[in-house]
Amino acid sequence: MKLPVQTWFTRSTSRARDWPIERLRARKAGTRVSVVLPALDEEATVGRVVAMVRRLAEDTGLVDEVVVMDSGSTDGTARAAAEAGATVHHRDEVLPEVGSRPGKGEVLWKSLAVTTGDVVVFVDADLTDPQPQLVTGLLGPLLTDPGVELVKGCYDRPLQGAGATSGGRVTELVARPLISRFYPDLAGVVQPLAGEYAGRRRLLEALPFCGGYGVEIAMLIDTLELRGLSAIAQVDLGRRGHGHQDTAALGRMATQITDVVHRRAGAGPLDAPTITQFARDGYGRYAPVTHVLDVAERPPMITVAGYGQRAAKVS
Ligand SMILES: O=c1ccn([C@@H]2O[C@H](COP(=O)(O)OP(=O)(O)O)[C@@H](O)[C@H]2O)c(=O)[nH]1
Ligand SMILES: O=C(O)[C@@H](COP(=O)(O)O)O[C@H]1O[C@H](CO)[C@@H](O)[C@H](O)[C@H]1O
Repeated sequence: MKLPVQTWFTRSTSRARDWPIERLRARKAGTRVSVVLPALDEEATVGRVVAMVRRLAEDTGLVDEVVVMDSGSTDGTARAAAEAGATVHHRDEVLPEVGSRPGKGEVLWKSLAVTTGDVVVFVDADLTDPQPQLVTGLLGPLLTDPGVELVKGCYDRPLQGAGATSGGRVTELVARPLISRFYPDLAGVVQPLAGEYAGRRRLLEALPFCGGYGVEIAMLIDTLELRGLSAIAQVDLGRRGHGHQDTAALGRMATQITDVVHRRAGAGPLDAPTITQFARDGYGRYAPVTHVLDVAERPPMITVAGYGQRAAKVS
């Protein structure tokens, strides 16, 4: 790492245990906190994640609302989330005038239109061992340092069911090499793709949101460009278990990440990225399948008419 990045790393990396609840309560004052879970067919896990956040809210008052953004689930995700105490919004019901697109980035973007927090904490809905320090750790830098606008979680990544091999495969094989090459100022971010992170609304609403799995890497790069490295912090949250996608699905995720970085760096094409993968057909022969991936961007939420009306209603 370059010296300024090393300096940032030392100054801006903390651990969840550095942010005890009492310290955060003393600093929260009037800051509203929303916790948002994007969810696509996560009925097996979403209830436990919501319940953890609800308990934290009730025990400490550190969280003001828990919202699950349903990304088009066909299973019992919405019911499980509501039963556990979340407010559930289906993507089609939020800003219906702009339509709905598939993918994670879309529901994260739309969550800004239905939440009221000054700080928004994003937590994936497929966590297998959700702990409250996920949320309190991410809140730490935001509640104590007005210069921080985005806090990324970082953690160990066991690849569950695969012995000693580590998870974070797209991170290690794609995102980190691309960051080293194109955005070395971000080389100190331990988990650039982490699905657990928190941001100030004033930052989030000023950023475009990429569709699909490009959303996190784009947010990191755009925050760097808009606010500088000093506006980014990270918190060591210990260890994180989550559901794993298969290698082909991660190949498609990696294609989205690659496309976003190349675009941001001015090196990539502007048409939708594609990837050709291979499966065996019914005769045992390889059959190429070409996927066209949607990384189309949504504009900064602050520029969306319906959002302005909502903001006027909330304030
Ligand atoms: O189109 C999608 C794909 C994913 N997700 C959610 O985004 C989070 C992370 O996605 P996923 O679990 O697919 O990624 P993985 O962790 O398996 O790499 C999970 O809460 C998903 O339910 C979503 O809301 N919409
Ligand atoms: O980091 C990665 O390589 C991918 C896939 O992780 P695994 O190899 O399944 O542990 O996970 C990233 O993307 C997911 C979807 O947005 C997030 O849930 C993870 O937090 C993120 O690290």
